[in-house]
Amino acid sequence: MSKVGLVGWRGMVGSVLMQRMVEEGDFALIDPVYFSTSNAGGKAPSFGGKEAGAALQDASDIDALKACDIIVTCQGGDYTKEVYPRLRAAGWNGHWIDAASALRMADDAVIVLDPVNRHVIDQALAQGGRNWIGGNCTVSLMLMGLGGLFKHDLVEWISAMTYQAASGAGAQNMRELIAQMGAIHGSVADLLADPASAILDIDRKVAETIRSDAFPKKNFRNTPLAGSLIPWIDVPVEHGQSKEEWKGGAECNKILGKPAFRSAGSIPIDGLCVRIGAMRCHSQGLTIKLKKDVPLDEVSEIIASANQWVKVVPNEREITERELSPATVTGTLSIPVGRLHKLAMGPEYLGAFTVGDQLLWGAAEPLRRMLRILLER
Ligand SMILES: NC(=O)C1=CN([C@@H]2O[C@H](COP(=O)(O)OP(=O)(O)OC[C@H]3O[C@@H](n4cnc5c(N)ncnc54)[C@H](OP(=O)(O)O)[C@@H]3O)[C@@H](O)[C@H]2O)C=CC1
Ligand SMILES: N[C@@H](CC(=O)OP(=O)(O)O)C(=O)O
Repeated sequence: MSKVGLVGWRGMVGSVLMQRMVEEGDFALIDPVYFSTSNAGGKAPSFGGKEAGAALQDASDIDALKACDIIVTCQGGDYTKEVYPRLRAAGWNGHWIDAASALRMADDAVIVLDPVNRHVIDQALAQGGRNWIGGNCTVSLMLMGLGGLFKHDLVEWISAMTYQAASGAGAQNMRELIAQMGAIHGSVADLLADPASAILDIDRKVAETIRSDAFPKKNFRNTPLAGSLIPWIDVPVEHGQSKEEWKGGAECNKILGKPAFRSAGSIPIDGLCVRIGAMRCHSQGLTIKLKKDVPLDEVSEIIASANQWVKVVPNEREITERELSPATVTGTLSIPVGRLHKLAMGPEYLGAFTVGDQLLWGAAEPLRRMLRILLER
């Protein structure tokens, strides 16, 4: 049985991964070794009804890591940058599965999203590939939704306007979003309770609260999110883009096995990434330039048949309100795609909207499935 080292298992992404591994019975197939950066020697957990053979191992102990056939890490990019090169330099030849972005664009790494790029994974496996990195959440969720259009080579370019949840910024940010919602409500609770109160008095108080120094916003770089939005995610890069926007083009093309973003033969993918007050579902409004005019019913069929999780929502008001929303999708593997219609710019221009849980298909699930691919070879 493969000895699988688990690093970052108690973090937000790691906890979702453990939950999914339990649900899918993955622990029956592995001999788990749990690592910690903060509590080496402490009691290891027992997921999937399986006791770990030893106490928590030190996540920076290269000898302990070297004893694993496969390492799955959700610990973060700093950990990867510190430990991964030392581990390879020490001669470790095992499989490294990682949620962090640090190694994504490395030549010897595959960005894994097997319902979309199993062919790229299989080719790398055949060539001795050892590094399997989960993609950016927004990118993976878009490709899970639109994979069919790419498979049929119908996409000339895409503009993605995103509505990204607080969870993408981390657990503390989710807590802060709720605290912000609470602070807003608290500031006007008495006025809300009085049906005769003036809405503009409520609105003024809410605006004062959101703008006040006391509003809890430390984790969002001192910017309010509840009752507002933040049209910038991650650091600035070239071409006026944020890094999150750059990942859309760079990672999508790599996942699909295309030439590098902005080089000949790659697919232009760009847009604006915006943080909004959802908890853990990212949404995207998409403008897709098709290579030709494909009838809408064919487009729907192509999108719906790409994988078992994508679901086309008819472009009708009630069902869209019910099914194409973070509130409905959160905590599930479902990838609804809706609002499908030809745009006024012409018959090759397709409008679409998609929603997905950024901790499931956006982070943990592609890693879990890559582990299964390795275990079932
Ligand atoms: N957040 C996201 O949406 C996504 C994140 N990723 C990547 O995954 C990596 C991890 O992200 P995320 O899971 O959000 O990070 P977390 O901050 O939730 O967890 C990271 C580590 O922090 C330590 N930790 C310290 N205090 C606590 C605590 N109170 N509860 C739990 N863990 C604690 C744990 O390490 P230890 O047990 O060793 O102390 C844990 O493994 C990052 O590289 C990120 O880029 C990828 C896709 C999406
Ligand atoms: N940057 C993403 C979350 C994330 O962790 O992305 P990446 O895995 O590319 O670092 C967001 O803020 O929503």
